Amino acid sequence: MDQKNMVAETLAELAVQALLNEVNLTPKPGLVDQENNGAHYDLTLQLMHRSAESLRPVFAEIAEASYERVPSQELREEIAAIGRNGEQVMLGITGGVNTHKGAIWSLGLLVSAAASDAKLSDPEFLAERAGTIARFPDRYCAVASTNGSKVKAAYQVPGARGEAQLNFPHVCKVGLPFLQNAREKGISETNARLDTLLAIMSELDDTCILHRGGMEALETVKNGANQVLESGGTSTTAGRLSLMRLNQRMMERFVSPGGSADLLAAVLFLDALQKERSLKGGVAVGNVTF
Ligand SMILES: CC(C)(COP(=O)(O)OP(=O)(O)OC[C@H]1O[C@@H](n2cnc3c(N)ncnc32)[C@H](O)[C@@H]1O)[C@@H](O)C(=O)NCCC(=O)NCCS
Ligand SMILES: Nc1ncnc2c1ncn2[C@@H]1O[C@H](COP(=O)(O)OP(=O)(O)OP(=O)(O)O)[C@@H](O)[C@H]1O
Repeated sequence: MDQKNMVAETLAELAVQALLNEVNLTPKPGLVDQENNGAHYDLTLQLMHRSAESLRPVFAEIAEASYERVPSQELREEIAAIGRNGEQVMLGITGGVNTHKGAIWSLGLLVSAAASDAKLSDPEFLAERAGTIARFPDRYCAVASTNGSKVKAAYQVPGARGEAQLNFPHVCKVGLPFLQNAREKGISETNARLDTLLAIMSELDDTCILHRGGMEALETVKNGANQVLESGGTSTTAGRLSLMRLNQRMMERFVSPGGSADLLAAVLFLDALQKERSLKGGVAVGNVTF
C-alpha cells in the first residue's frame, strides 16, 4: 500500500469512528443513541451504524482526491462531486432516509484538509484549511430547496455551509476547548463528550431545530443545554436531572440537534487525528508543522 492509500484509509477510519462514537454516546437529548431513537420516526441505531460504515469509501475517496493538494476551486469541485455521490450512497443504504447528510459535509471537508498535508495535526489549522476549501465556489452545486436553505432564508443564520466557511467556530472555539477542559477536570470521557455536545447545543443555530420548531424551539434548546451545564454538567445528579428535563421538552416539541451532533463528530475526529499524528511525530507549532 502506498503512502496516499495509507493516509486515505486512516482518515476514513477516523471519520467513521467519529460518527460511531457520536451515535453511540448515550444519553443524548433528541438524538438517536443506544437507549432510543430520540425525536426521529425514521432513524434507528442500526441504521445509523450501517450508514456510517457505508461512508468509509466515500471519505477515503475524498482523502485520495485531496492528497498533497493545495486548496483550490478545482479541488472544491472534485470533493463536492464525491460528497454528493456520498449522499446518494447513504440514501441507497437507508432507503432514502437522511442519516448523515450534514456529517458528510463537515467531516468530508475536514478529511480533505487533513489529506492535503499528512503532517498537519493542529485542529484549528485543519479547520481553517477546511474553511478555505469550503469558501471556494462550487459551480456544479444544484440550487436545491432543502430544509437548511428554507430556514437560512427565514432566520438569517449561517447553517452548515456557513459554519464551514467560518472555519468551524463551534468546533474550534466551543467544542474542542470544552472537551479538553472537562478531561482536565477528571470528568469521565462519556460525560466529557456529553457536556461538549451540550456546550455546542447552547450556542449553535442548528437548522435541524429551526426547521422543525422555529426560533422558540431553538431558544428552548439553547437555554436548556446551558442549564444542564450550569447545574454542574452530566457528571452531577443535578445536571442529569436537568438533562432529563431538557430531553422531555425536546421530545414534546419533536426537535433534534442534528447539526450539533455533526459538530461533535467533527470534534471527536480532530481530537483523534491530533493524537494519531502526534504519535507518528507530526508536531504542530502555531500554523507551521515540523
Ligand atoms: C452544505 C450541505 C450540508 C447542504 O446544506 P443545507 O443547509 O442546504 O442542508 P440541509 O438542510 O439539507 O442539511 C443540513 C445538515 O447540516 C447539519 N447542520 C444543521 N445546522 C448546522 C450548523 N449550524 N452547523 C453545522 N451543521 C449543521 C445538520 O445535520 C443538517 O441536517 C451539503 O449537503 C452540501 O451542499 N453538499 C454538497 C456537496 C459538497 O459540496 N460536499 C463538500 C465536501 S464533502
Ligand atoms: N445521532 C444522531 N441522531 C439524529 N441525527 C443525527 C445524529 N447524528 C447526526 N445527525 C445529523 O442530523 C441530520 C438528520 O436530522 P433530521 O432528521 O432532523 O433532518 P432531516 O431529515 O433533514 O429533517 P426532518 O426529519 O425534520 O424532515 C443528518 O444530516 C445527520 O448528519
